[in-house]
Amino acid sequence: MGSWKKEDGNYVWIHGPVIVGAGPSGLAVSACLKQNGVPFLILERSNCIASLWQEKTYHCLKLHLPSQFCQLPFLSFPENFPKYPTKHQFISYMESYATHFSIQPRFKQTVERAEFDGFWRVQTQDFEYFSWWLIVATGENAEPVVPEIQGIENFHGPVIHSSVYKSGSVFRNQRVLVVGCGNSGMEVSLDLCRFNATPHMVVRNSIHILPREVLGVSTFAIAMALLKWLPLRQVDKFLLLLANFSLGNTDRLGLRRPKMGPIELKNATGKTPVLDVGALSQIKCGKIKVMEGVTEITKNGAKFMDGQEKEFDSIILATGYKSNVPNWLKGTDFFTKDGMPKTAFPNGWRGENGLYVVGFTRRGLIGTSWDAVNIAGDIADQWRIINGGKNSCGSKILFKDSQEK
Ligand SMILES: Cc1cc2nc3c(=O)[nH]c(=O)nc-3n(C[C@H](O)[C@H](O)[C@H](O)COP(=O)(O)OP(=O)(O)OC[C@H]3O[C@@H](n4cnc5c(N)ncnc54)[C@H](O)[C@@H]3O)c2cc1C
Ligand SMILES: NC(=O)C1=CN([C@@H]2O[C@H](COP(=O)(O)OP(=O)(O)OC[C@H]3O[C@@H](n4cnc5c(N)ncnc54)[C@H](OP(=O)(O)O)[C@@H]3O)[C@@H](O)[C@H]2O)C=CC1
Ligand SMILES: O=C(O)C(=O)Cc1c[nH]c2ccccc12
Repeated sequence: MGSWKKEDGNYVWIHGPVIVGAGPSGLAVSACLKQNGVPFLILERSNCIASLWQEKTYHCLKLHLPSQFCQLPFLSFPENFPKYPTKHQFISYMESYATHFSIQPRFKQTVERAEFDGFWRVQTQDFEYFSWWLIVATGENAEPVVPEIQGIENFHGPVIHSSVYKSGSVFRNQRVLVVGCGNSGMEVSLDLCRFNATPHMVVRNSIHILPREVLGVSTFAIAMALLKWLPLRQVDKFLLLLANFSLGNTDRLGLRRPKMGPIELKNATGKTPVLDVGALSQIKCGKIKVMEGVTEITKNGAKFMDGQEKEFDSIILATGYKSNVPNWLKGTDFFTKDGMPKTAFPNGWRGENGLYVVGFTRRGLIGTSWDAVNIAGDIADQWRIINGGKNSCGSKILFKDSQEK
């Protein structure tokens, strides 16, 4: 951990970077810093590592990309892990990862504000932390998106976001409206079918659905391999050929494909293609009903764009997530108003004045690993220069009289 010095009860100077967030990105960059001999401090709002995975995901979740795309730097998954580890296996891997690299975040520290003021000032509810470097690792999925839908406050039953959905057991035999058809909407709907519920899934827009595998090979792995040799659009064309071959024409099921190809769309907008793990066959057999956009929620159900009205017992909003960076990071124009780096991949990991960003590439965990290696290398170079010179870490400039805690 970064050793730190205390000026008074509330001010703390950190030797090495301050990392905000102890998810996979915060852990990965920490491990890479450790490998480079750079101390650091992680601030995490929750009371555990990987809180998205531990607290905000459903029981049946599995990684949908194969292991080689989800491992963090310098430590592989255990050999007994399957190709698509369960969320429990992934969490246990991250726990071992933190232990292996002796990563000990400061929990229950919510960063409320961070700003560059000659150095980084990072404010939590308890302390203000100072550092030369700030690493943003709060994730692309920091907060649930809860849309305003007309009349939703009048609905008689429970309305929950997919981030609090655990299992279909609570919804047994119910008529459930699932708003949203990304990977969460599809997998929640599929899980509901296992408990004899009747999911009605709202598909208001176009959507790419791809098989998770074709002839036993991961579609994502195929795409990554082809991207080394072919232009993006040709890879997308090939993926769509595979999808048509394997899934048939999905337009007829109410799942219209966007004009832009799946990987191009993901890179341009962040919209992840659905990797099918069984929902499509439930749609084909009519157990998951595809509905057009909702116009209004009523006391007992919902009205739809095509004029239908249906009764429901519960509503699940599988309406996605957003970054929270604009809420707390001030005085920089490095991020868009949606909290994503303005600088295009692969250069979005480094800002100005010692600002770094890990895990915002829209490329999942493999993107996190690339960022983490780059960031740690860059900071390590500066660390060596600073510590090689007379002015070790610079903390003395600020706090000549401070005491080592
Ligand atoms: C249901 C689901 C399944 C997914 N499956 C996959 C998959 O199979 N493969 C894949 O590659 N990607 C997947 N993803 C994408 C996912 O975002 C990444 O896997 C991964 O969790 C990103 O790691 P991260 O550390 O960047 O963000 P997160 O995991 O979100 O971690 C960010 C951390 O920052 C903390 N934090 C946020 N704000 C503050 C603050 N202000 N102060 C202090 N701490 C803060 C949070 O509490 C959290 O612990 C999935 C996402 C979801 C929602
Ligand atoms: N097994 C796995 O690995 C899983 C991975 N994930 C990942 O987690 C991330 C988040 O996924 P997810 O939670 O599905 O979020 P997404 O952002 O991918 O999907 C949100 C969905 O909600 C829809 N939506 C939003 N607002 C409304 C509204 N007002 N009315 C109707 N529909 C609405 C969107 O439609 P529109 O496109 O029209 O805006 C979209 O279909 C993704 O990267 C995903 O891949 C998620 C689950 C499982
Ligand atoms: O699962 C996710 O959320 C991911 O972001 C993983 C991912 C990154 N790029 C993709 C392209 C197609 C399918 C999944 C992903």
